[in-house]
Amino acid sequence: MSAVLRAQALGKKYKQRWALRDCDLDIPAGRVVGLVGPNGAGKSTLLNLASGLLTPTAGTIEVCGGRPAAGVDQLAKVGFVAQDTPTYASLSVADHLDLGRHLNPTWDDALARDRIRRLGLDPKQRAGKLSGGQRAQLALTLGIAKRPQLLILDEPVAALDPLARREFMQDLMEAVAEHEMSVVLSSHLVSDVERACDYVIVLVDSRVQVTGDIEDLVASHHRLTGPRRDPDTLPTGLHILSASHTERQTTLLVRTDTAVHDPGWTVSPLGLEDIILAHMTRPADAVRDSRPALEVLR
Ligand SMILES: Nc1ncnc2c1ncn2[C@@H]1O[C@H](COP(=O)(O)OP(=O)(O)OP(=O)(O)O)[C@@H](O)[C@H]1O
Repeated sequence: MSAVLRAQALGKKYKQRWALRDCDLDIPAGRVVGLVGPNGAGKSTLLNLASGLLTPTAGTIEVCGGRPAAGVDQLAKVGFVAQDTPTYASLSVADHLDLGRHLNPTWDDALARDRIRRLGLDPKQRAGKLSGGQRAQLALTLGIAKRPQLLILDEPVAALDPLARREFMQDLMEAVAEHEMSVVLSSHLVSDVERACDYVIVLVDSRVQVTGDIEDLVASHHRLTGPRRDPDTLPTGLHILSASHTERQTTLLVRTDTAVHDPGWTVSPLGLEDIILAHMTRPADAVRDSRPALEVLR
């Protein structure tokens, strides 16, 4: 399947500081991709590069087969909802839909109006008078009704209460299923990523720590516990993300593409949250020295 987002040695520098560097990605179409990482990791920078709001300092990025924002056709392929869910404060909800219809050649007016009705938003209400969560829903409606090939959402649920967050993610998944759309969304909430996404990118300190199919990541990461072993007698062939020891016991979080047969270890599965946290806390040096981007091999 063709890539919906492809980056090669992509980097963005603000003055002397790299916000994103050495970023290689090849994301297949049709995925819902969760982009996670701590504050300041470079998530918005990557999403702004993908939407064409920023231009790279180094490397290249391609979305839906073209350079981001390069012309009308390319703009129509990508929907972008920025972190602060921008809307026009003095325009009404209905004005936003009219604007969407005029600006987007593939606009789905029935979808937009139906969604606004279901959300209970008053079409006459000005966006400036909506709550933060309602504004986020309006912005998502505009993004979905554009019927893009790729919808990019920068922390879309940050302003929503837990129930609205769940509904929002549910709506998003329905839209993906109905309209064959790819989605890249950033979030601090691993539970939302776990529920809605099938692919993940973990960014830490301006670098991609790990990327791949969530199913593959879960299948290839394990917790091993066994009698205490010295660090230099740890098994070879495993990629050790972390090792902790008590007087009697050693616990390893590992990634491996093959089964662990050593009867000295008790092997237990790791959830996505544990995997993400293990990669987030890996020292940056370990990432640079590891094999390419730790991409999960299929
Ligand atoms: N316009 C800018 N000028 C200078 N530095 C910037 C600018 N935008 C971002 N940065 C810096 O680039 C780095 C990455 O920022 P970015 O906003 O991409 O992170 P993020 O992962 O989206 O963070 P958060 O989760 O807090 O939204 C940070 O160190 C930030 O201070």
